Amino acid sequence: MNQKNAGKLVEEGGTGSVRDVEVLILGAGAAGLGAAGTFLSQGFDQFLVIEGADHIGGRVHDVEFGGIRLEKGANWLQPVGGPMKKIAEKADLECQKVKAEFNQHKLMVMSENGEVIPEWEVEQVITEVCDIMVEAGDFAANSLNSELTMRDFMADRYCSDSSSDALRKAVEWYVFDFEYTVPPEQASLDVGHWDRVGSSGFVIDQRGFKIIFADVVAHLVEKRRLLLNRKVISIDHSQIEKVCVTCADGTVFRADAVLLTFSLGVLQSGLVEFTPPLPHWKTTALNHTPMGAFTKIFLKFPRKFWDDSEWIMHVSDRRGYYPAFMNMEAQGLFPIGTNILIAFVVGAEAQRVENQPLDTTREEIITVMRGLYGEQQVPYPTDIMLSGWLNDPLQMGAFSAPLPDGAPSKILHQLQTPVGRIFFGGEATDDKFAGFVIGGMRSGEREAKKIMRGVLKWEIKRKGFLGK
Ligand SMILES: Cc1cc2nc3c(=O)[nH]c(=O)nc-3n(C[C@H](O)[C@H](O)[C@H](O)COP(=O)(O)OP(=O)(O)OC[C@H]3O[C@@H](n4cnc5c(N)ncnc54)[C@H](O)[C@@H]3O)c2cc1C
Repeated sequence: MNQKNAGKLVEEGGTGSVRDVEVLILGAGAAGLGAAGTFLSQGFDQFLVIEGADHIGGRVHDVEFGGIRLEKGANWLQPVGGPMKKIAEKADLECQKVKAEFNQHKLMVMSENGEVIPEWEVEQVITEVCDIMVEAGDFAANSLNSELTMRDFMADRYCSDSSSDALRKAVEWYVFDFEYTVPPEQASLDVGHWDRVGSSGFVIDQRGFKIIFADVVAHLVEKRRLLLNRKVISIDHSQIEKVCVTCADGTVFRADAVLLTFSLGVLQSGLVEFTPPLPHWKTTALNHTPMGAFTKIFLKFPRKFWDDSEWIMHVSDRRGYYPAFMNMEAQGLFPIGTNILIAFVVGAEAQRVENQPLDTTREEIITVMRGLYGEQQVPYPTDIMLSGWLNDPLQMGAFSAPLPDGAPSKILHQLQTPVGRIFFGGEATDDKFAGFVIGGMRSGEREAKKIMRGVLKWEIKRKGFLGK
């Protein structure tokens, strides 16, 4: 992928001008690039992709940290058994195979004062929580419109004499909140199927996860169909046959159809003005689904003082308080000597952490780590970085969270329904894989086909991505 060339396109066309184009794709994330790939595979290239950031990929974005490139957003090939594995193979994406079994190579679980919780005890609780979730999935599939939350269901099934509450909280967080960004009390039973959880690989490719978009980006650059650094501030759909999109630099684009792929967080925050305002049914649908908070905290230490396992879990009475650290020194990931740990927080804890000074976060983590490994053993990190999606005006959150009342098909239908010539894509609008990269890509393909049939009267051919 030649991102330098993509960047050059920004200079061309000037600012403050008016430009006509048949189709505008707003956003160069998985959805926008999925749509662009679909158009190209059908032989249609009269479109332009407009992106507010200085890079493609959206929430698929890698950064340099402590001498290696790490993924700030999506990191796992998900869900297990989904089409993402094939896409990754095609791009020759380097991944570490995720260990399925839970033992101390994978997971070291410790209480706040560093006491190691025996493997058998951890395994017993993991089995209990996982079995209940599988049961919940079956129950939801057989009982339409159940009003039970996942917590109601779990509370009913837990054996009162099994392990400590703190251990159960930590395991629940790891298998549930970590995936969905919300605790079981805020999710309905049909949070999607249990088989969504898990992944078939952890991306370690130093070209970045974004390499899966390399083919389509190369075509866009060659055909000059991509503009970076163009932040959309308003969309005027008052005319019947044209939609006008205005960028912060004053450039106006006029299109026959617009595909909007911005995150729910952006649309819910009113960062883009619509003239006339979007109809009530659309704003209701857009505001219905919460945008989840999921924060990675990258930490580089002067030396490794922790265990060799892939994950280090901290069992605390305070649910969700720095419960999990992923060890970049674990076997099969990066070259030894990076001395990097990634801490994860989600939901309310992620909101708290993203809105406090970074120094406070560093102190909190050091206190947790010193509890686990001892005062003298834990040095201060030499570098710390937050993924920071929550307050990024191009995202305003991590990914769509499950709904407390399930995913009513009416809401999904309303999310996918166009308003005049504005079409809606993005991960949150996918019926099967909302929240994932593949959900974004599928939504772009779906809407591109809709635009070709509806607005362009294009005959859809049975071709694969980019016609290959
Ligand atoms: C921390 C984190 C971890 C994740 N982990 C995984 C994972 O392991 N596996 C997985 O499958 N998924 C994961 N996801 C989710 C996945 O990254 C997303 O579901 C997917 O990438 C969304 O693609 P999209 O195209 O719908 O949205 P985006 O990628 O958000 O694309 C929308 C684009 O629109 C642009 N934009 C927004 N506003 C404007 C504006 N006003 N003007 C111009 N451009 C604008 C944005 O910059 C962005 O490029 C994770 C996400 C995060 C944040």
